[in-house]
Formats: sequence, structure tokens, C-alpha cells
Amino acid sequence: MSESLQNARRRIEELRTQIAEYNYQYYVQDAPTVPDAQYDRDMQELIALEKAHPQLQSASSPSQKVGGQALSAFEQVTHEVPMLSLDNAFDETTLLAFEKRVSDRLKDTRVLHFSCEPKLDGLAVSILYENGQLVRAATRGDGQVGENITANVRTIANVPLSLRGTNWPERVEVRGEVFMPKKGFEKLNEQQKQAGAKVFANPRNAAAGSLRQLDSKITAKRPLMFYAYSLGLVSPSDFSLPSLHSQRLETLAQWGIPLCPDIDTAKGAKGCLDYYQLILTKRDNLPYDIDGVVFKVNDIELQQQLGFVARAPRWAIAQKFPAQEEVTRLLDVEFQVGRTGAITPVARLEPVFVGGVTVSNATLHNQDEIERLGVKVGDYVIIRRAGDVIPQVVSVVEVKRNGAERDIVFPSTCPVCDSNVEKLADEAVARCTGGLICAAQRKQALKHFASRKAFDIDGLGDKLVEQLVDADLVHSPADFFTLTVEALIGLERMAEKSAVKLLNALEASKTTTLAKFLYALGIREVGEATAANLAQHFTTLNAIRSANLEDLVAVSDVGEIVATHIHNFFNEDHNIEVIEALINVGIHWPDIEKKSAGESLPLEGQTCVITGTLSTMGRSDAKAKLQLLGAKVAGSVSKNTDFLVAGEKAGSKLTKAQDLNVAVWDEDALVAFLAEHE
Ligand SMILES: NC(=O)c1ccc[n+]([C@@H]2O[C@H](COP(=O)([O-])OP(=O)(O)OC[C@H]3O[C@@H](n4cnc5c(N)ncnc54)[C@H](O)[C@@H]3O)[C@@H](O)[C@H]2O)c1
Ligand SMILES: [Zn+2]
Repeated sequence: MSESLQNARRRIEELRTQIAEYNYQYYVQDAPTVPDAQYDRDMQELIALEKAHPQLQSASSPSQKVGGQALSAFEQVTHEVPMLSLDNAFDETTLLAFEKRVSDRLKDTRVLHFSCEPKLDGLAVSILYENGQLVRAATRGDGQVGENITANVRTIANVPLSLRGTNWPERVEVRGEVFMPKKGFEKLNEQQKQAGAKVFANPRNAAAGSLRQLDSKITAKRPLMFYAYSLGLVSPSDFSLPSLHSQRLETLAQWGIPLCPDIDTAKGAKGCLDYYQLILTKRDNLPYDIDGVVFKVNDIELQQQLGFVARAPRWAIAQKFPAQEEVTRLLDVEFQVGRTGAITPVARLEPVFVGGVTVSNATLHNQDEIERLGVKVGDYVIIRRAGDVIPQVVSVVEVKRNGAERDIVFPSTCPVCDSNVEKLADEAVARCTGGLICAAQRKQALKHFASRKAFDIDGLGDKLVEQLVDADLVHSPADFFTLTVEALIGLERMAEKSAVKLLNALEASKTTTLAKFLYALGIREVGEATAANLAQHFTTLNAIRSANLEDLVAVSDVGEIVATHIHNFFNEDHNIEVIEALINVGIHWPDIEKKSAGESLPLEGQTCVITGTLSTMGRSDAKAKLQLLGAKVAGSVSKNTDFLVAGEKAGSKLTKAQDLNVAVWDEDALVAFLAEHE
């Protein structure tokens, strides 16, 4: 045996063993270990080697068989008409070669007509109807013997249990794909995550795992759907059916069988390529996952002349889309700090072509996700990039581990500003507590500081804040107050007049209130109302700074989480420096008179609802002001509502309030009440 033949034999053996293992994981365990793209490459390599060395061909090679195997846990079903697989095309040339092969074999030069169908990514199912009633459903299995999954298929909402009309064969087998629509898949995974149960890698897996359940009650809860794409057994065999495949699909539709709405017909390989392009552009917006399109010679008589090879019909081909999942190596993990301080682990990858682009980063979301995936630095991972969605790490290829992989360590301090990282027990996201001093959060924090409900600095909008930060003029809020006319007029579109105006506005804003000051600091989850409650409760900044958690939760509206945020904020030296710098540039506020214990707020114990558009203030303003006066602000009107504030264009809430005889305040009444109690 020549050396090259020996090498080919060795490689063929290797590939056959490998593919058999992939098949087992994919078809039997419903848990693939490699992306389809890797599987397809190995399979194509095997096919090419076997073609080049015909003496090494074997009927037991995975290239000659329909993958899959019936689980013994299910009753077995022998298919009267075998359920085959499809040949694959990965490019235009292969598709043109397919057309030529078909024409040559038919010895017919006329243009061929094709049925064009999205290749749904689920699993093939055969459903048998006898006298119009669903009597049996089976998986494809190895093509000859499948699994009896009747009870499970009966739970799929769009599978009819009986056929419509009366004009159907006595026994007829409908074949099609059971799949899980994208939305349902996302929802299911969300539920699984929450329940701490297994998360499915992709919709195909979820569909297979859901359908091959021994308990059909579980299947019933899964959002599965079925679309038919062909007929299997028809008995009596002389039952009159249309002569074109596309018309037969129409017949199925008349019997009440669901079809994929994106099926079409085309003339010649050229028409097929147009269809391919069309579906490719629609792919991301389709409600179901597809991995390509299928072209079938439309004339049934021609199909019969063409016949089959071992594992697939000669009259059909699946043209695959570019893979959305690929395998690559995770080289490192970096931690990015977002505008709000959220710390996101980002996987640095060995660049890989997936979803039509070269990907070298993928998000790992948060620590929980890293733990769920069990991923380590150095691992081979499956990356998914579908549409414009940020690339995701789907799973780890554990069989490729060599022991040199390292655990991913989450930083305890911010990689940008070195402040402590805060992660609350019931939150997935870890955050930098650096707030005002963290460069990553600076722009956001400064915009918030200058905003209307905070320091309310006239002329200091978001754009200008960005300019000031980019020009290195402002790093922390106190820097606003040391700006000079000279520095400002160096900025684009800033004339002396507006610079002077801005400095005046800054000067005026130095007189503020403790509530506004607290709000401006941008402490997490401390909104206007909470800031006001804190000010009212503690009356001085020092008292708030030295408050412990217990003191803080005593404030109305402050729960444990908010208390923790406040406490952590004031425990950060950087933040104290920011506060002191502000006081040093002259920020001040009037003392607060503490309400005596007996004195109650004017709206204490009252519940109100706000609806419609207010012209003098926003709804959130009104809400905060009413809360400060002691009112509870609810979202809907009920018999417990004391009064409704109704602005312009108030709708159903107003009607309901009137029905329930609830007092209604118009905007004037609200403004008057607020003025009276200022
Ligand atoms: N990742 C892995 O480990 C792994 C392992 C095995 C198989 N696979 C994937 O599965 C493929 C092989 O599986 P296969 O044998 O089921 O072949 P296939 O998926 O390439 O094609 C045949 C199947 O297509 C489906 N199909 C969808 N729409 C159809 C339509 N309109 N008309 C006809 N059939 C339609 C049917 O289920 C049919 O059985 C591989 O190419 C690979 O992508 C992956
Ligand atoms: Zn930081």
C-alpha cells in the first residue's frame, strides 16, 4: 500500500470515529459538542477522501448513513418509506453542479423547476393519519427505524389531530420539521436559567430535547411548532394527488396541515440562487431558525426517475447558509467598565469567521454566566453570532481541554479607577463604585450632575459636558466651578458671550438644596424622591455620611439595597474627595428644619394617581413633589385611591376615577396645593 493511501486510510478512520461520536452526542444526547460548521467540514473532508480513494469506501461509513438512532426508551417505529437526509451545497458551484447532474441524468435540457423551502433547524418527524385521524408520530431515527413520539407530537399546538375535509387517502404520512421558534426559545432558556435548569445551546437542541421527552406533560409546556414539507406513505397508492411537489404541499394545507409561509418555486439554479439570497437577507428577521434552504425538483415524476442514493434523494439539495456558530480559542478575559459602572467580562478570542464577519471578542455578560458556562482561559469555545447581536459564548468544548486552562478571576477593584467593585447578592452585575471619579463613567456622571433636576446649570447640556471632558477641562464636578472664560472660548462653537453666561449660571447654581446635592452625586438608585427623603430625615450631609445601614433603612422609601448603595458610596474615599472639593468651591445649601415628631406631612396616608399630560412639570416631578408631602403615588385607580391628578388628554384612568367617585385634581389645583405647602 502506498504511503499516501496509508495516510488516507488513517485519516478516514479518524474522521469516521470522530463523526460517529459527534452523531451520538447530537442525535442521541441532543447535546452537540462541536458547532455544525465543524461537523460539516469533517464530513466534507471524509466525503472527498472516500471519493479520491474508492477502494476505502464502506457502506458503514457515516457518509453513507442517515445519522441518528432510535432510543430504546421509546417504542420503535419502522418507517414504511425510509426517511432520508439531504445532500449539502456550500456554494454556488456545488448548486450549479447539482442542476447539471440532474439534467444529465434525466437526459433533458429543459429548464428545471424547483420547490424552494427554508431549511428549518429542528428535527424531522413523520405523522401518520388514518381515516383522517392522527394515529402515530415518529422521529427519523436512523432513517429506517425511528422513535414513537405520538403522545408528544399530539401536544404541539399547530399539529391537527384530525384532517380537514374528507378528500384524503385512507392512510397518509405527513413529514415535516418540529422546531422551536426563536422567541419561544429565548423565553424557555430564560425560565430554565431562573430555575437553575439546563440551558439549551440553540433552538434545534431545545426542540430535540423537548420532543424526545418520556413525559409528554413536559413537551406540552415547550413552545414547539410543526411545518410540513412532504408526504411519505400514501395508501391506497393510486390515490389521486397533484403532479407537482408544490401543489401537493397546497393539498396538505387544505387538509389543515401547517406549512412554512416562506416556501416558493423557482426556475433553474439561477432562480434558486435568487431565492437563496432573498431568504439570506430575511434570515435574522424570520421568527424561526434556519440553517439554509432546500431545493427540490418540483415534478414528482422526475423525482421518481431520479431516485435515491444511500442516504439522500438525488432530486434535492440543501444549500447551507454561512455558519452562525464556530469554534475558537478563548485567549484571555478583559473587564470593561460601562457608562453606568457595570463591569462586563469580555472574551478575547483567536479570530474566527462566523456569521459573515471575523470575530475576536465576545461578551461573557457577568460572573453568573461565566459560572454557568464553566469557561476558563485557554478553553475552546463555541461562539454564536446571529445578525447584529453581539457575539456570545455558547458553550465550552470540554473534550479539547488539556489541563492548562486557567480560572477566570473577577477583579475586586475597578480596572479603570481602582475603586471597589460592588456586587449585591441578588444582582448579576458587578459595578464600580467610583461613580464620579471613574473615567469610564465620567461623562455620564457629569451629565447627570449638571442636569435639570440636579444642579440645573443653564447652558450646560450633554454636548458641552462631552466637549469639556474631551478637552480635558473637567474631570470631576468641582472642575465645572473653576472654569474660566479663556478656557471656555477655546472650545468649538463657544463665543465669549455664552462663556460668560455659563459661568454666571454656574455661580448661581452654587446655592442649592441638600436634596438636590445628594441627587446630583448619582448614587445608584437614589432618585429625586429618595434624595429628598434622605435630606429631610438626616437634615445634614455629615449625618448621612456617617449613617449605618440600620439608620438608612429607617428612611421612608429606602430599602436594604438602596441603603447598601448609599453606604458603599460614602465609604469610598474618592467620593468623599469629590464632595469636599465641591464644598471647597462654595457649594452650599440652607439648613433644614427638622419636622418635630408629632408634625405629620399634609398628604400622609393618602394615595393618589397621576395621569395625562401636565404642562408646568413632568409626571415624575409631580410624583416626587407629592411623595415629599407624604402621598403614596400608585399606578392605577382603585377604590383605595384618594385623588387623581388629571392633566391634559387624561383617558381611562379619569373615567374610572369618576365612576368610583374619586376626587379629581386638575393641574391648577395641583400647582396651587404644591405652592401652599412649599
Ligand atoms: N454539531 C454536531 O455535532 C452535529 C452532529 C450531527 C449532525 N449535525 C448537523 O446536522 C446536519 C446533518 O443532519 P441531517 O442528516 O439531519 O441532514 P440535514 O440537516 O443536512 O438535512 C436533512 C434534514 O433537513 C431537515 N429539513 C428542514 N427543512 C426541510 C425541508 N424543507 N425539506 C426537507 N428536509 C428539511 C429535515 O429534518 C431533514 O431530515 C449536519 O450538516 C450538521 O449541520 C451536527
Ligand atoms: Zn471605576
